[in-house]
Amino acid sequence: MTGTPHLIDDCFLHDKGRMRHDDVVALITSRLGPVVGISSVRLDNLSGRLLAEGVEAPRNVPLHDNSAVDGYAFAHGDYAADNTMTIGPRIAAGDRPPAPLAGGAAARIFTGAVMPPNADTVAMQEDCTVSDDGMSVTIPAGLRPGANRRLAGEDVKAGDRLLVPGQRLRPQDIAALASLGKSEIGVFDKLRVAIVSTGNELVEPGSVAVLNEGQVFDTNRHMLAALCRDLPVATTDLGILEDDEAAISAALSKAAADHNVILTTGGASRGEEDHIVRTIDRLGKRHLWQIAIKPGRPMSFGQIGDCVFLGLPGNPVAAFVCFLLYCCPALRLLGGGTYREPRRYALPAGFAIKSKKPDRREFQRGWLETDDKGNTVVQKYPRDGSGLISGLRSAGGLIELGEDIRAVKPGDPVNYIPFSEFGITTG
Ligand SMILES: Nc1nc2c(c(=O)[nH]1)N[C@H]1C(S)=C(S)[C@@H](COP(=O)(O)OP(=O)(O)OC[C@H]3O[C@@H](n4cnc5c(N)ncnc54)[C@H](O)[C@@H]3O)O[C@H]1N2
Ligand code: MOO
Repeated sequence: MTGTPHLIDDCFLHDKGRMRHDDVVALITSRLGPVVGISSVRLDNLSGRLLAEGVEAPRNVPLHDNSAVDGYAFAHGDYAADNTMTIGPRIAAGDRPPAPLAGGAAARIFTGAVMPPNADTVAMQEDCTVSDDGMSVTIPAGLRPGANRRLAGEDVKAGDRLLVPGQRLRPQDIAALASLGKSEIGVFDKLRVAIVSTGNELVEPGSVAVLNEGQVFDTNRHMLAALCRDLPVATTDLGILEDDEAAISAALSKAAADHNVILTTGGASRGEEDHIVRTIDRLGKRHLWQIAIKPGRPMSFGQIGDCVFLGLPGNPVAAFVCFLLYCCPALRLLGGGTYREPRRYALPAGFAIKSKKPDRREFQRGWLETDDKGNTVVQKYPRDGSGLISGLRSAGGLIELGEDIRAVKPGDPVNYIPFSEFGITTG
């Protein structure tokens, strides 16, 4: 039973009156900073974590000049006319730094072994001929000075600034830390994020064999948890909440007490069954609601005490797109990370849009294709519905159509943002 229908308070609101995408990003990036502590974490648990301290190289890597190949090390100045040299000491990787070579001698050397101080060039063993008595080696002609030698400090010089606070540690950064001899380092603690879906129609996948009419399986909670897995956050699954203001209110205030962030989906717009925004207004503060974008217009931001509230729309595509555009930067900044605007690639459209509403920014689902002339073009998923997970699955990224665009012709440049810009790897 519903009461007399009411006109919503901004039913004539044009997208001009909604906050623009760039302003929302500016607000998030200018206001949010770390809300988590710092702990020292060992190398084997550092992947994907956000660095809390800068790292400078205490010494050169590699520490000494060393050989890049198995072969014979010699001083290029001694390169004999017949290219035959006496075989000197044998130096393997891990051996103590060798003594200088005698004039006209070549050391038998192995990959990674320290070069004798007066040797600067290494001939590969496959190119050399050793005499029958094993006393001398003929080196191929034409080796340039310094061939096959790796210089001390050629990877990293002592004092080089390698890593900066806020940086997300990738496998190659962990390699760099290990190469400096670091076994642990200070990183920001994981942000505690609670995820909840709201809606009477939602059913947990696996809990029933067949859906009743009007029911849908809860997709968003699982999609959001998977999106969070690529971020340095620890998630709590709060399950599905019914459209009941008291239940939503109780669950959100409890979650706010021991989480840094609450992520909800659904109930974000203005139907009388949409309780999320009203609940935030009552429990805390709502800072932003309604953005001039598609999909994702009813995205809301707020806080309950010290807990940040990010309210995503219920339509799965809108929830996914808003997560990338707004939750990713917010979670990263709150967790101690830095923000980088996703890179846009202006490429010709392989599609047409006859008419697009002005004053709002659209984020369509798309992918790159090669046209019959061999040019890379952006293709758009043909249907726009905000419930079509198929569009997200077909896509490799988002097509960004700015507020001023009113139509797109094939060949017009459009901005393409690959999903990898948000940390989602290709399938
Ligand atoms: N009068 C208005 N109606 C709507 C507006 C509006 O501004 N005024 N906005 C529309 C837009 S845009 C969107 S997006 C949706 C978002 O609304 P809600 O956040 O309130 O979402 P719901 O109404 O709860 O659900 C929308 C749609 O998505 C399905 N859904 C919800 N949660 C899940 C989930 N966890 N997994 C899978 N599917 C989910 C739900 O069943 C609905 O079909 O509102 C428009 N309406
Ligand atoms: O955000 Mo809604 O999905 O635009 O329809």
